[in-house]
Amino acid sequence: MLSWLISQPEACLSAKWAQMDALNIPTTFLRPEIGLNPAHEPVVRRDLTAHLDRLEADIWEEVGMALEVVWGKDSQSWREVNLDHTIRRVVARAANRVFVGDKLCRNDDYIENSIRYVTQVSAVGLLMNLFPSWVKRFVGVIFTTPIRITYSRCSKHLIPVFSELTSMESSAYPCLFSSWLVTNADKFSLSSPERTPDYLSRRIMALNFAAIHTSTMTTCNLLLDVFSSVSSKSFLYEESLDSSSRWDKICNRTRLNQMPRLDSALRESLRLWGVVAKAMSRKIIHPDGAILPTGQHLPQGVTVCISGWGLHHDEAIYPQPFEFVHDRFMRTLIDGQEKAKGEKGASTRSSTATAVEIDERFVTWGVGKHACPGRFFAVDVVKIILAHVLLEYEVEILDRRAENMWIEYNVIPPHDATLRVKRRGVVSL
Ligand code: HEM
Repeated sequence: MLSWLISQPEACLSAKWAQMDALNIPTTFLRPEIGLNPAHEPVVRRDLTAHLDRLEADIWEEVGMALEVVWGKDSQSWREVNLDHTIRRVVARAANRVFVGDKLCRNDDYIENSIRYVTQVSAVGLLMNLFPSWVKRFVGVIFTTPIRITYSRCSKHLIPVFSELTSMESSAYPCLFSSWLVTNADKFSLSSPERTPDYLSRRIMALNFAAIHTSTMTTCNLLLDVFSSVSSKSFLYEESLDSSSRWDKICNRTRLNQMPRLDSALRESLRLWGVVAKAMSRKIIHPDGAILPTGQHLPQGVTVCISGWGLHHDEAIYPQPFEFVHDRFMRTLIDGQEKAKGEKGASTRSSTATAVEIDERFVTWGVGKHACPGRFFAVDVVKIILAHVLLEYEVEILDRRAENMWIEYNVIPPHDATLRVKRRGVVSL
């Protein structure tokens, strides 16, 4: 079924329309063009990924500063921190350091409203699905009022950034997402309104939407998994200490690539929880409908998907499928280089794929041409957060891992999950 889904052209089975429908994006993003003409996507796919090596140091710095704010600097006493609330702010700051720069990503009003915007778009998008199509048009106007208010609070900060960037002859910021959006405007044949600071600001909000929820949930899941087990915590702490003694305060691609334990733990947490239990949603848009590999005919308008949850918990593929096996995907490094793949390790070792790698047995990022283009960035942000936490904070081991919640087809870490943390007396970065 998965191979068949991947092979279908967009004109028959549309990923875009499945995404648009799931959260009523043409309405909730306030301007349909942002979803219909997603000019920010090639910028993620090409510019963001190509510049990651240079951005790693900025993300490292921002995560360190943001954690100090939300988890504190007190090395004398323990404090209980709400995971979702605090990590969401760290993720939002790290992502916006790359999207809009160091000044705005540290502006509390902008960050709080960006987080609010993302929450409102998801909530309103899901709520609207309770209504038939013809009613949606009317309720949409009412339900999107809070989103409009929140967007205007964000745009108050974003529009001046784009006004400055669009007035420049050439970019003074070669390593900033908002600057790439402006310089790429010609390539994507954007209409005049779409080149205005207002529309460009809306694209940043679309990126916040793609990045904040997903990366927050992924980090919370990983932290809950790691700090529910003494052996997982020591396994990763050893590697982080070793890495920091070799790299000191420098963070780049090579440093992150040389942390196979961290990479394996992240892939394992993504396998175990993912973010959505149904994967590869595609809407049948061809007027003749589609014929499934089973021979069944489905009409136009139906959305098909596969069960990511079922695949990731199939014992034949992943032994002990409901366990967090931190080294399940471990690669072996010799002198910092990856050893040839194919080497068999423990019986639970299913493959040596890295956290960003896509294959037909691991669908967290989707598979095929619509696979998440932001995954390279997302994986680095999550890894950098865990590395900072391990090196800078003592974290009390949890008695048991908090249960995730099912909301529709999403399986998410509980909003009230907490950790008890204390800043390390001597911080080794
Ligand atoms: C852990 C974090 C993330 C997860 C789990 C995730 C997951 C996904 C999934 C499952 C898809 C749909 C793939 C498909 O239908 O085949 C997707 C699409 C997408 N993601 Fe992510 N994502 C994450 C972070 C990000 C970030 C940080 C960005 C941007 C910087 C981003 C940008 C996008 C875009 C633009 C698409 C649409 C691609 C297309 O339709 O061609 N994502 N993501």
